[in-house]
Amino acid sequence: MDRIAIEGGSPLFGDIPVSGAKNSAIKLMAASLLTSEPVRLSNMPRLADTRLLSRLLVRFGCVISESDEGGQSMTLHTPEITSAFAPYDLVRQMRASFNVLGPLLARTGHAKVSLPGGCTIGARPVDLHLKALEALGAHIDMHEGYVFAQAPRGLRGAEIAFPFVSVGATEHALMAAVLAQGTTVMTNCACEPEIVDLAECLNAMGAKIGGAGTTTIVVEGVTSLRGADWPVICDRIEAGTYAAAAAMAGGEVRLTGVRPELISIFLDKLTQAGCEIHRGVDTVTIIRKDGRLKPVDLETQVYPGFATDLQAQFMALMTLADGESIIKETIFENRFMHVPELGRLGADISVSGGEARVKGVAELRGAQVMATDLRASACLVIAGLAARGETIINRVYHLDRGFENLEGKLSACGANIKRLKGSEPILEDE
Ligand SMILES: CC(=O)N[C@H]1[C@@H](OP(=O)(O)OP(=O)(O)OC[C@H]2O[C@@H](n3ccc(=O)[nH]c3=O)[C@H](O)[C@@H]2O)O[C@H](CO)[C@@H](O)[C@@H]1O
Ligand SMILES: C=C(OP(=O)(O)O)C(=O)O
Repeated sequence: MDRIAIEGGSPLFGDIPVSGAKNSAIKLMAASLLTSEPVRLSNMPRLADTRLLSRLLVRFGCVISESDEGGQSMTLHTPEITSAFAPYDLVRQMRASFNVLGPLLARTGHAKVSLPGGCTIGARPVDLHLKALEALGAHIDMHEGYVFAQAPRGLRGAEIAFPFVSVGATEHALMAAVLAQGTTVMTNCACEPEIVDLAECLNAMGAKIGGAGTTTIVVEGVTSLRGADWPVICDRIEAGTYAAAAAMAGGEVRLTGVRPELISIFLDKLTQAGCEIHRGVDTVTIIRKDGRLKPVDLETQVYPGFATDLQAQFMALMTLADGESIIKETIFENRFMHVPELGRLGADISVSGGEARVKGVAELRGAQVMATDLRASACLVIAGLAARGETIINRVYHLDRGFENLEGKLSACGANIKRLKGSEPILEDE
């Protein structure tokens, strides 16, 4: 299994290009099932998650081709759905694979999709997804870990009032509603930029969606969708992660291909922590000069609040702040697994329920740590950049799910980071 080795202490100077968003790309790939025409996605990130979803979509009859001409792109073409079965082996590895259920059902009137199973950051049930599909007229049964969904006469528009905000359920209902007969009104929707990206792509395919990006989305069903050419929105989580890396290591880093307004709250927190931030049209520059960071409290919230997917990265930063910060996680019940790993590097953090108290220390020391989930892995990379000596991060397959060429992007800015392939010997701690 690959590991990442980081020799901490080098400041970062240079440009980091931000890739297309994983959390949009995988939903857009699923949405391509809704049409028999080709959908071309440009600004596609190359990730383990997009590769895995490709394997699943191919099973349904989707033909996929990739190209590097004029940037990375993927064309997905499903003239006919040849199978509407999503097996456990493929769905269990990536939760968002479950979102193929709605498009398969909308296009063919039936689907059998494995439940995605538990995940390390929380229980993550799919009850809201299933209730939304039922409201649209689907008949849902569950046996032996599989969802069997049927709508032989098609889905029909409905009122869907989400009891609480869910990104995945909002996207899932949206994808199912576009081909339903009549109008669907969804309230208490998530407003994440990736949902706007999905809705705009679907509109480019001929859907009639209004209100995406607000809490009420209205969908007028259409009988069919056409193909489209769509650029994947920039990855605001990747952008925030590199901004945090620059703040942690010090130096001056310019993020390119980014929409600064999508990480506004995160950048405000970096400013409070003592960084200098310059927002351009599609760039953000982070400058961190000498001196300790200041402690900053935060609470994760749905968009436009502080993203839960950036909580671990900001916590890494606060481990070196000059004082104590309180970090509250409100979206997932088990998203502090990076805490014991940061402890191995010398951080002083105590957790009580959904609240972590981070007492800044004067320095972190390199050690062996274990990546436990995608964003927790990024937090350990950030901590390793500032730790004295060598940090070895095990289980980096988590990182590969969502960060394209992370070592390359950081080492181009001067970080001393490398991937240890498979069986290279593990270096001893100091
Ligand atoms: C692939 C993708 O886009 N993943 C993102 C998506 O995950 P995901 O779509 O899974 O996140 P949700 O917004 O659905 O989850 C929010 C909360 O609702 C709960 N819940 C959700 C659905 C449901 O049917 N029942 C239920 O109880 C979840 O367990 C969680 O506690 O949004 C999260 C919140 O911004 C991000 O951290 C993830 O990176
Ligand atoms: C939690 C994440 O992804 P997923 O929902 O696919 O597990 C994430 O992107 O941080």
